[in-house]
Amino acid sequence: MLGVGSMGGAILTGLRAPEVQIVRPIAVTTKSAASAAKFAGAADVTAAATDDDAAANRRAVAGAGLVVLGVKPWLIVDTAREIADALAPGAIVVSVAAGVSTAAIEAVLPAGVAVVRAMPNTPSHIGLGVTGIAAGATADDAQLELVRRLFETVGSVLVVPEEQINAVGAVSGSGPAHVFLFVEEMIAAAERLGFDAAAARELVRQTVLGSIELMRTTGEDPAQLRRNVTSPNGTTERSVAVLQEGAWGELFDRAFAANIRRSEELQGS
Ligand SMILES: NC(=O)C1=CN([C@@H]2O[C@H](COP(=O)(O)OP(=O)(O)OC[C@H]3O[C@@H](n4cnc5c(N)ncnc54)[C@H](OP(=O)(O)O)[C@@H]3O)[C@@H](O)[C@H]2O)C=CC1
Ligand SMILES: O=C(O)[C@@H]1CCC=N1
Repeated sequence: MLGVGSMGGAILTGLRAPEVQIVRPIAVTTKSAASAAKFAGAADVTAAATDDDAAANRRAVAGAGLVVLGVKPWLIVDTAREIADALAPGAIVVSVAAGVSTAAIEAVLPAGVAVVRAMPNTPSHIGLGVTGIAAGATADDAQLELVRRLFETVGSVLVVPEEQINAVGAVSGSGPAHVFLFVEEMIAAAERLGFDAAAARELVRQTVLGSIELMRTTGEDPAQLRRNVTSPNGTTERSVAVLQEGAWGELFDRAFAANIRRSEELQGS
């Protein structure tokens, strides 16, 4: 795994779970020695920093069957180019970067290396991620299946055509940020009603956690769960009506469109 920050690190945490059966140790690289030092003494991970060793990425991928590129989008193609001739024949290179096409990565890698694009999210950290994966031109079904199994160790997986991966990024890749923004705004509004910070946080956090757990355990449609709270001519009806005046549908359409546009810009950069 080249780059184990917020996203790569979340996947790595999931992979390090004792019940996950993989060949260990997992070779990881970071830029700084400080980030690599976090793995000092680990039996299941070997870490090296490119600041210390310019060949760290090339060494990490030597002999690897599966290489995950977890660096920022603008570093992906250069990193792929850097490791190109150190990759084992038949290696699978998985990029989790927003916006970077499999074709752009394939263009700098030798023939015989398969490329898969993945769009995970940070709940992978606790095994509750969701990842969209899309095969590049040369990845066959068995290779895509292996990548599916990799991401299934940290959550659920959806195979999509590559044209849809930017949309996966908007919906679920960035999704946790949208959910956390909603929670932040609800806490701030509770504070404006007069609750102190601790009380506002407890009321909102427990409401959000409880609601999500209710959705998970009952398997009910969220619209039905909403109706269960909304007594006819009661209080919820009034607050829901005000929220709906905010045209959330159109707001989400615009937010997702802006997200996808940024993926497209990253593609061009
Ligand atoms: N954050 C998210 O929720 C999601 C992110 N992504 C994608 O994941 C990728 C990484 O994003 P994110 O994790 O947020 O970024 P971070 O900045 O948190 O992590 C980047 C990682 O890359 C390392 N790094 C930087 N340069 C190199 C290099 N040349 N060789 C090896 N490692 C290097 C950094 O090391 P150091 O710590 O030393 O700087 C760090 O470990 C992006 O492409 C993004 O589009 C996809 C889905 C969701
Ligand atoms: O914000 C970003 O660009 C990355 C991709 C999806 C989530 N985080």
